[in-house]
Amino acid sequence: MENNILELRNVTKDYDGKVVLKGIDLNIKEGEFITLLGPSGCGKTTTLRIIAGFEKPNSGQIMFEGKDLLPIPINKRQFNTIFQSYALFPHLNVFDNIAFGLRTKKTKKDILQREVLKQIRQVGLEGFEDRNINDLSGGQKQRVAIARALVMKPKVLLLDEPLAALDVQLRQHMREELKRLQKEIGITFLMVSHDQEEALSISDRIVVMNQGAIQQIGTPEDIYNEPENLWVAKFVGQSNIIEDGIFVEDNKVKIDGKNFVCDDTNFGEDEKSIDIVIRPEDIEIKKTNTGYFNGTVINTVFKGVHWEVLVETTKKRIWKIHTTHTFEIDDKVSIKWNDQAIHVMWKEVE
Ligand SMILES: Nc1ncnc2c1ncn2[C@@H]1O[C@H](COP(=O)(O)OP(=O)(O)OP(=O)(O)O)[C@@H](O)[C@H]1O
Repeated sequence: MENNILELRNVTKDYDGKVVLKGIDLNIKEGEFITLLGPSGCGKTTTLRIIAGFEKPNSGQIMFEGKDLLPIPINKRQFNTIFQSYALFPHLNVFDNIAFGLRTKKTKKDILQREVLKQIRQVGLEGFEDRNINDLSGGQKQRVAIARALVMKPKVLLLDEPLAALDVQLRQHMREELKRLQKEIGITFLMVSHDQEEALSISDRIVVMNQGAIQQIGTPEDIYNEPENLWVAKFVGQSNIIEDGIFVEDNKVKIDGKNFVCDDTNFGEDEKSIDIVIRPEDIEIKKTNTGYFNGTVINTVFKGVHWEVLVETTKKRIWKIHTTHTFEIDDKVSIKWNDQAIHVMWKEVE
């Protein structure tokens, strides 16, 4: 995963004067699974459509394998797109849907047969060759869409919210399938998603976007454990945000009158224009007087794999904590964390 297959340089786009991309700089490596993640309207689909060739940017440059991509027409770009709606042909069966692209390229019959059957096997649709598209489940349609794209041997597969139409269970299963498939065939996948969990579980790297600008690029671990700003911390996962914390000096912050050791440096002494973020799963609930702050459990909600517990401390701060232990409302407890749980970031400037 060394070479950049795609390089976006200061790509901007506006629609009738409304800026939707403010200058996107992004390197996409050969063979990686990269996801554009952000809320609705942040410009992820526009970025994908510009790369695919459905839209033209107002300015900027895109390089594909070191050459200028923008003058190249859609049908000459070595990409395929999978849309949320799959866009399958309802009057054709599974085989003919997958074969469609090869037929338009006048591929020889024996090669076509071999390639289509190979893709059918790869996505696990053996035995469904003659099945009408309308008689398939959502997951099976998804597989046809993937096979139809892969049979054209694209160098980059563009996926626009490919799992959004599936129910929760199937979506989780297809996530694993997509990841497996991508590793197996080794081509670059560029996916658009607004679903944090999906992006975290499937991607080699994530590009977090908001309001037409990139907020952070990193591995799922980077994005989750080391959010670069408060916006990313809030958007990816849940957080306790301490808005009135103080950065005392390098490796020392103050929360509710107490000093704590942290990994962060270079914010300036007695700095107040910072926020401190602590993830709910990084806080431990302990017996009274054995943690940093004593408090009382004021709410508990079962979330499937953990409990979300709210503890109000004697300092009147409410902390959200994820734990696999059970607690009762009014339990007297104490809270604690490791030094690495503290993340300091500059306050957002409006
Ligand atoms: N053809 C168009 N004409 C005018 N405005 C557009 C057009 N396409 C997109 N936009 C606007 O550009 C902004 C970015 O849209 P885009 O589809 O890229 O966002 P997104 O992050 O993919 O969101 P979603 O997840 O809702 O698709 C939105 O405000 C959208 O309304």
